[in-house]
Amino acid sequence: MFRAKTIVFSSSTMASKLLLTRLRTLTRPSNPFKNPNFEAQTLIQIRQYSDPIDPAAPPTPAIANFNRASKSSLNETELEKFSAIAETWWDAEGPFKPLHVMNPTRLAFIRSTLCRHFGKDQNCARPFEGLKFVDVGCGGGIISEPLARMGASVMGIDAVEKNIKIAQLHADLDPITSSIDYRCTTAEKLVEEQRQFDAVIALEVIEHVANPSEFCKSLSELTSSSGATIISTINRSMRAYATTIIMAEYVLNWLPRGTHEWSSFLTPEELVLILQRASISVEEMAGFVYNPLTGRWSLSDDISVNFIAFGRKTANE
Ligand SMILES: C[S@@+](CC[C@H](N)C(=O)[O-])C[C@H]1O[C@@H](n2cnc3c(N)ncnc32)[C@H](O)[C@@H]1O
Ligand SMILES: [Mg+2]
Repeated sequence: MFRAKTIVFSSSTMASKLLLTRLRTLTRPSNPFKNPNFEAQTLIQIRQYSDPIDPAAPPTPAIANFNRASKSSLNETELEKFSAIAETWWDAEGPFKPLHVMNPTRLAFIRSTLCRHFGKDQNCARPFEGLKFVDVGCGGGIISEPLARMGASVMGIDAVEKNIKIAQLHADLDPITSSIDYRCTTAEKLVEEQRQFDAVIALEVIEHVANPSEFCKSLSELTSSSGATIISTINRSMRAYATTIIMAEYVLNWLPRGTHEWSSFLTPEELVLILQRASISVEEMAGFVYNPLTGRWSLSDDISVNFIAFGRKTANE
Protein backbone atom coordinates (compact mmCIF):
# COMPACT_ATOMS: atom_id res chain seq x y z
CA MET A 1 0.00 0.00 0.00
CA PHE A 2 1.18 3.43 -0.90
CA ARG A 3 2.48 5.43 2.08
CA ALA A 4 1.76 9.10 2.22
CA LYS A 5 4.60 11.53 2.54
CA THR A 6 3.98 14.32 4.96
CA ILE A 7 5.28 17.82 4.69
CA VAL A 8 5.19 19.48 8.07
CA PHE A 9 5.55 23.21 8.35
CA SER A 10 6.89 23.50 11.89
CA SER A 11 9.53 26.21 11.96
CA SER A 12 8.71 29.36 13.84
CA THR A 13 8.75 32.05 11.16
CA MET A 14 6.74 32.20 7.97
CA ALA A 15 9.84 33.03 5.92
CA SER A 16 11.68 29.90 6.99
CA LYS A 17 8.57 27.82 6.32
CA LEU A 18 8.30 29.14 2.80
CA LEU A 19 12.02 28.68 2.18
CA LEU A 20 11.87 25.12 3.49
CA THR A 21 8.93 24.31 1.29
CA ARG A 22 10.55 25.90 -1.74
CA LEU A 23 13.74 23.90 -1.23
CA ARG A 24 11.74 20.71 -0.94
CA THR A 25 9.77 21.57 -4.06
CA LEU A 26 12.91 22.28 -6.05
CA THR A 27 14.73 19.18 -4.90
CA ARG A 28 11.81 16.76 -5.14
CA PRO A 29 12.35 13.94 -7.67
CA SER A 30 9.79 13.86 -10.46
CA ASN A 31 7.74 10.81 -9.46
CA PRO A 32 9.07 8.46 -6.80
CA PHE A 33 5.80 6.51 -6.69
CA LYS A 34 5.01 4.00 -9.35
CA ASN A 35 2.14 2.10 -7.78
CA PRO A 36 -0.53 1.88 -10.50
CA ASN A 37 -3.15 0.82 -7.95
CA PHE A 38 -2.71 3.98 -6.00
CA GLU A 39 -5.99 4.76 -4.25
CA ALA A 40 -5.71 8.52 -3.95
CA GLN A 41 -4.94 8.40 -0.26
CA THR A 42 -3.68 11.51 1.40
CA LEU A 43 -0.43 12.36 -0.30
CA ILE A 44 0.64 15.42 1.52
CA GLN A 45 -1.04 16.36 4.75
CA ILE A 46 -0.40 19.96 5.48
CA ARG A 47 -0.68 20.54 9.18
CA GLN A 48 -1.98 23.86 10.28
CA TYR A 49 0.74 26.46 10.62
CA SER A 50 1.67 26.69 14.28
CA ASP A 51 1.21 30.48 14.44
CA PRO A 52 -2.34 31.54 13.61
CA ILE A 53 -2.68 34.27 10.99
CA ASP A 54 -3.69 37.65 12.35
CA PRO A 55 -6.29 38.95 9.89
CA ALA A 56 -5.29 42.53 10.74
CA ALA A 57 -1.62 41.92 9.96
CA PRO A 58 -0.23 43.36 6.70
CA PRO A 59 -0.09 40.69 3.99
CA THR A 60 3.20 38.95 3.27
CA PRO A 61 4.80 40.00 -0.05
CA ALA A 62 3.75 36.76 -1.71
CA ILE A 63 0.13 37.28 -0.78
CA ALA A 64 0.13 41.01 -1.48
CA ASN A 65 1.16 40.16 -5.02
CA PHE A 66 -2.14 38.38 -5.48
CA ASN A 67 -4.40 40.94 -3.86
CA ARG A 68 -4.88 42.66 -7.19
CA ALA A 69 -7.12 45.70 -7.25
CA SER A 70 -10.28 44.14 -8.70
CA LYS A 71 -12.95 42.59 -6.49
CA SER A 72 -14.39 40.86 -9.55
CA SER A 73 -12.84 37.56 -10.59
CA LEU A 74 -13.25 38.40 -14.27
CA ASN A 75 -10.14 38.83 -16.39
CA GLU A 76 -11.43 39.70 -19.86
CA THR A 77 -8.21 38.74 -21.66
CA GLU A 78 -8.34 35.28 -20.14
CA LEU A 79 -12.05 34.86 -20.89
CA GLU A 80 -11.50 35.73 -24.56
CA LYS A 81 -8.99 32.89 -24.82
CA PHE A 82 -11.61 30.39 -23.62
CA SER A 83 -14.38 31.88 -25.73
CA ALA A 84 -12.24 31.43 -28.85
CA ILE A 85 -11.96 27.66 -28.37
CA ALA A 86 -15.31 26.92 -26.72
CA GLU A 87 -16.47 24.59 -29.51
CA THR A 88 -13.57 22.24 -28.81
CA TRP A 89 -14.46 21.32 -25.20
CA TRP A 90 -15.51 17.76 -26.02
CA ASP A 91 -12.90 17.12 -28.70
CA ALA A 92 -10.71 14.64 -26.87
CA GLU A 93 -7.85 15.41 -29.29
CA GLY A 94 -8.32 19.21 -29.18
CA PRO A 95 -6.87 21.95 -26.95
CA PHE A 96 -8.55 20.49 -23.88
CA LYS A 97 -6.96 17.07 -24.40
CA PRO A 98 -4.70 17.51 -21.33
CA LEU A 99 -7.78 18.07 -19.13
CA HIS A 100 -9.56 15.05 -20.63
CA VAL A 101 -6.51 12.86 -20.05
CA MET A 102 -6.11 14.21 -16.51
CA ASN A 103 -9.76 13.66 -15.66
CA PRO A 104 -9.59 10.16 -14.11
CA THR A 105 -6.72 11.32 -11.88
CA ARG A 106 -8.50 14.51 -10.81
CA LEU A 107 -11.66 12.55 -10.10
CA ALA A 108 -9.76 9.96 -8.05
CA PHE A 109 -8.56 12.72 -5.73
CA ILE A 110 -11.99 14.36 -5.53
CA ARG A 111 -13.78 11.07 -4.91
CA SER A 112 -11.33 9.98 -2.26
CA THR A 113 -11.12 13.24 -0.31
CA LEU A 114 -14.83 14.05 -0.46
CA CYS A 115 -15.94 10.51 0.43
CA ARG A 116 -13.72 10.66 3.52
CA HIS A 117 -14.90 14.16 4.39
CA PHE A 118 -18.61 13.33 4.06
CA GLY A 119 -18.30 9.77 5.45
CA LYS A 120 -19.43 8.17 2.18
CA ASP A 121 -18.57 4.72 0.82
CA GLN A 122 -15.92 5.11 -1.89
CA ASN A 123 -16.92 1.85 -3.50
CA CYS A 124 -20.52 2.87 -4.02
CA ALA A 125 -21.52 3.86 -7.58
CA ARG A 126 -23.22 7.12 -6.50
CA PRO A 127 -21.39 8.18 -3.32
CA PHE A 128 -22.37 11.85 -3.63
CA GLU A 129 -26.13 11.25 -3.57
CA GLY A 130 -27.78 13.99 -1.49
CA LEU A 131 -24.85 16.43 -1.73
CA LYS A 132 -24.89 19.79 -3.51
CA PHE A 133 -21.75 20.68 -5.51
CA VAL A 134 -20.80 23.72 -7.53
CA ASP A 135 -18.20 23.44 -10.30
CA VAL A 136 -16.79 26.97 -10.65
CA GLY A 137 -15.29 27.68 -14.08
CA CYS A 138 -16.85 24.48 -15.39
CA GLY A 139 -15.94 25.10 -19.05
CA GLY A 140 -17.70 22.47 -21.17
CA GLY A 141 -18.57 20.39 -18.12
CA ILE A 142 -15.91 17.71 -18.21
CA ILE A 143 -15.82 17.60 -14.40
CA SER A 144 -19.50 18.48 -13.77
CA GLU A 145 -20.72 15.46 -15.74
CA PRO A 146 -18.84 12.73 -13.87
CA LEU A 147 -19.73 14.39 -10.54
CA ALA A 148 -23.42 14.23 -11.52
CA ARG A 149 -22.97 10.56 -12.46
CA MET A 150 -21.54 10.00 -8.98
CA GLY A 151 -24.86 11.23 -7.60
CA ALA A 152 -24.12 14.87 -6.75
CA SER A 153 -26.64 17.56 -7.45
CA VAL A 154 -24.36 19.79 -9.57
CA MET A 155 -24.46 23.44 -10.50
CA GLY A 156 -21.85 24.29 -13.18
CA ILE A 157 -20.95 27.95 -13.62
CA ASP A 158 -18.68 29.70 -16.08
CA ALA A 159 -18.13 33.33 -17.05
CA VAL A 160 -18.10 32.45 -20.77
CA GLU A 161 -21.59 32.12 -22.25
CA LYS A 162 -20.39 29.89 -25.10
CA ASN A 163 -18.92 27.40 -22.62
CA ILE A 164 -22.24 27.15 -20.81
CA LYS A 165 -24.10 26.56 -24.09
CA ILE A 166 -21.70 23.77 -25.08
CA ALA A 167 -21.88 22.26 -21.58
CA GLN A 168 -25.68 22.28 -21.64
CA LEU A 169 -25.88 20.75 -25.14
CA HIS A 170 -23.51 17.96 -24.15
CA ALA A 171 -25.18 17.28 -20.80
CA ASP A 172 -28.59 17.03 -22.48
CA LEU A 173 -27.36 13.95 -24.36
CA ASP A 174 -27.76 11.88 -21.19
CA PRO A 175 -30.73 11.96 -18.75
CA ILE A 176 -28.43 11.81 -15.72
CA THR A 177 -26.24 14.73 -16.74
CA SER A 178 -29.18 16.74 -18.09
CA SER A 179 -30.02 17.45 -14.43
CA ILE A 180 -26.90 19.67 -14.12
CA ASP A 181 -27.86 23.28 -13.50
CA TYR A 182 -25.55 25.26 -15.83
CA ARG A 183 -25.37 29.02 -15.50
CA CYS A 184 -23.28 31.77 -17.02
CA THR A 185 -22.25 33.58 -13.86
CA THR A 186 -19.42 34.02 -11.37
CA ALA A 187 -18.67 32.81 -7.86
CA GLU A 188 -19.07 36.33 -6.47
CA LYS A 189 -22.55 36.63 -8.00
CA LEU A 190 -23.59 33.36 -6.37
CA VAL A 191 -22.31 34.76 -3.07
CA GLU A 192 -24.58 37.78 -3.55
CA GLU A 193 -27.46 35.32 -4.04
CA GLN A 194 -26.43 33.72 -0.69
CA ARG A 195 -25.96 30.27 -2.23
CA GLN A 196 -24.13 27.56 -0.32
CA PHE A 197 -22.86 24.13 -1.36
CA ASP A 198 -21.48 21.03 0.33
CA ALA A 199 -18.52 21.07 -2.04
CA VAL A 200 -17.07 23.93 -4.05
CA ILE A 201 -14.76 22.79 -6.83
CA ALA A 202 -12.63 25.05 -9.03
CA LEU A 203 -10.21 23.14 -11.22
CA GLU A 204 -7.64 24.98 -13.34
CA VAL A 205 -9.47 28.29 -12.88
CA ILE A 206 -7.60 30.31 -10.25
CA GLU A 207 -4.67 30.99 -12.60
CA HIS A 208 -7.12 32.71 -14.97
CA VAL A 209 -8.98 34.99 -12.52
CA ALA A 210 -8.36 38.70 -11.90
CA ASN A 211 -7.88 38.46 -8.15
CA PRO A 212 -7.06 35.06 -6.61
CA SER A 213 -7.52 36.24 -3.01
CA GLU A 214 -11.01 37.62 -3.63
CA PHE A 215 -11.82 34.53 -5.70
CA CYS A 216 -10.88 32.28 -2.76
CA LYS A 217 -13.01 34.39 -0.42
CA SER A 218 -15.98 33.85 -2.74
CA LEU A 219 -15.30 30.10 -2.89
CA SER A 220 -15.17 30.03 0.90
CA GLU A 221 -18.45 31.92 1.25
CA LEU A 222 -20.08 29.45 -1.14
CA THR A 223 -18.87 26.55 1.02
CA SER A 224 -21.30 25.51 3.76
CA SER A 225 -20.03 25.40 7.34
CA SER A 226 -19.40 21.64 7.16
CA GLY A 227 -18.37 21.73 3.52
CA ALA A 228 -15.21 21.31 1.48
CA THR A 229 -13.36 23.24 -1.20
CA ILE A 230 -11.18 21.70 -3.89
CA ILE A 231 -8.85 23.74 -6.09
CA SER A 232 -6.35 22.62 -8.70
CA THR A 233 -3.80 24.80 -10.47
CA ILE A 234 -0.19 25.08 -11.64
CA ASN A 235 2.80 25.85 -9.43
CA ARG A 236 4.85 28.95 -10.24
CA SER A 237 8.03 26.89 -10.54
CA MET A 238 10.72 26.73 -13.22
CA ARG A 239 9.63 23.17 -13.98
CA ALA A 240 6.10 24.38 -14.62
CA TYR A 241 7.44 27.08 -16.94
CA ALA A 242 9.42 24.49 -18.88
CA THR A 243 6.63 21.91 -19.09
CA THR A 244 3.29 23.74 -19.12
CA ILE A 245 4.40 26.70 -21.24
CA ILE A 246 7.51 25.85 -23.30
CA MET A 247 6.67 22.16 -23.90
CA ALA A 248 2.85 22.18 -23.93
CA GLU A 249 2.37 25.46 -25.82
CA TYR A 250 5.48 25.79 -28.03
CA VAL A 251 6.96 22.33 -28.60
CA LEU A 252 4.10 19.81 -28.43
CA ASN A 253 1.37 22.32 -29.37
CA TRP A 254 -1.01 20.71 -26.87
CA LEU A 255 -2.39 24.12 -25.87
CA PRO A 256 -2.80 27.34 -27.86
CA ARG A 257 0.20 29.65 -27.34
CA GLY A 258 -0.48 32.19 -24.62
CA THR A 259 -2.92 29.93 -22.73
CA HIS A 260 -0.97 30.38 -19.52
CA GLU A 261 0.87 33.30 -17.92
CA TRP A 262 3.62 32.01 -15.67
CA SER A 263 3.29 35.03 -13.37
CA SER A 264 -0.36 34.14 -12.69
CA PHE A 265 0.54 30.77 -11.24
CA LEU A 266 0.46 30.31 -7.45
CA THR A 267 2.87 28.22 -5.44
CA PRO A 268 1.27 25.63 -3.13
CA GLU A 269 2.29 27.61 -0.07
CA GLU A 270 0.71 30.78 -1.48
CA LEU A 271 -2.51 28.91 -2.20
CA VAL A 272 -2.54 27.47 1.33
CA LEU A 273 -2.09 30.95 2.84
CA ILE A 274 -4.69 32.61 0.61
CA LEU A 275 -7.18 29.88 1.50
CA GLN A 276 -6.32 30.11 5.16
CA ARG A 277 -7.06 33.83 5.09
CA ALA A 278 -10.38 32.94 3.45
CA SER A 279 -11.23 30.51 6.30
CA ILE A 280 -10.43 27.35 4.34
CA SER A 281 -7.93 25.03 5.95
CA VAL A 282 -6.03 22.95 3.39
CA GLU A 283 -5.68 19.42 4.70
CA GLU A 284 -4.60 17.40 1.72
CA MET A 285 -2.63 18.17 -1.36
CA ALA A 286 -1.42 16.03 -4.25
CA GLY A 287 0.50 16.55 -7.45
CA PHE A 288 -0.40 15.29 -10.90
CA VAL A 289 2.49 13.88 -12.86
CA TYR A 290 2.54 12.96 -16.52
CA ASN A 291 4.26 9.85 -17.81
CA PRO A 292 5.25 10.51 -21.44
CA LEU A 293 5.77 6.78 -22.04
CA THR A 294 2.21 5.77 -21.13
CA GLY A 295 0.59 9.13 -21.91
CA ARG A 296 -1.12 8.92 -18.52
CA TRP A 297 -1.34 11.12 -15.46
CA SER A 298 -1.11 9.85 -11.92
CA LEU A 299 -1.30 11.22 -8.39
CA SER A 300 2.00 11.83 -6.69
CA ASP A 301 3.51 13.81 -3.85
CA ASP A 302 5.36 15.83 -6.49
CA ILE A 303 3.60 19.20 -6.37
CA SER A 304 6.23 21.01 -8.40
CA VAL A 305 4.00 21.46 -11.48
CA ASN A 306 0.28 20.54 -11.40
CA PHE A 307 -1.33 20.20 -8.00
CA ILE A 308 -4.71 19.89 -6.31
CA ALA A 309 -5.74 20.89 -2.78
CA PHE A 310 -8.60 19.80 -0.55
CA GLY A 311 -9.66 22.08 2.29
CA ARG A 312 -12.43 22.29 4.84
CA LYS A 313 -14.22 25.37 6.05
CA THR A 314 -12.88 26.58 9.37
CA ALA A 315 -15.16 27.55 12.22
CA ASN A 316 -14.50 31.30 12.23
CA GLU A 317 -16.30 31.99 8.93
C1 LIG B 1 -8.82 25.83 -17.90
S1 LIG B 1 -10.56 25.96 -17.89
C2 LIG B 1 -10.99 24.75 -16.70
C3 LIG B 1 -12.33 24.13 -16.95
C4 LIG B 1 -12.77 23.07 -15.96
N1 LIG B 1 -12.76 23.58 -14.59
C5 LIG B 1 -11.89 21.86 -16.04
O1 LIG B 1 -10.91 21.80 -15.31
O2 LIG B 1 -12.14 20.98 -16.84
C6 LIG B 1 -10.88 27.48 -17.03
C7 LIG B 1 -12.35 27.88 -17.11
O3 LIG B 1 -12.59 28.91 -16.17
C8 LIG B 1 -13.45 29.86 -16.75
N2 LIG B 1 -13.25 31.11 -16.02
C9 LIG B 1 -12.18 31.91 -16.03
N3 LIG B 1 -12.34 32.95 -15.18
C10 LIG B 1 -13.55 32.77 -14.60
C11 LIG B 1 -14.27 33.49 -13.61
N4 LIG B 1 -13.77 34.58 -13.07
N5 LIG B 1 -15.47 33.02 -13.22
C12 LIG B 1 -15.99 31.89 -13.77
N6 LIG B 1 -15.35 31.18 -14.73
C13 LIG B 1 -14.13 31.61 -15.13
C14 LIG B 1 -13.05 29.89 -18.21
O4 LIG B 1 -14.07 30.41 -19.03
C15 LIG B 1 -12.78 28.41 -18.46
O5 LIG B 1 -13.92 27.74 -18.88
MG1 LIG C 1 -5.05 26.73 -16.88
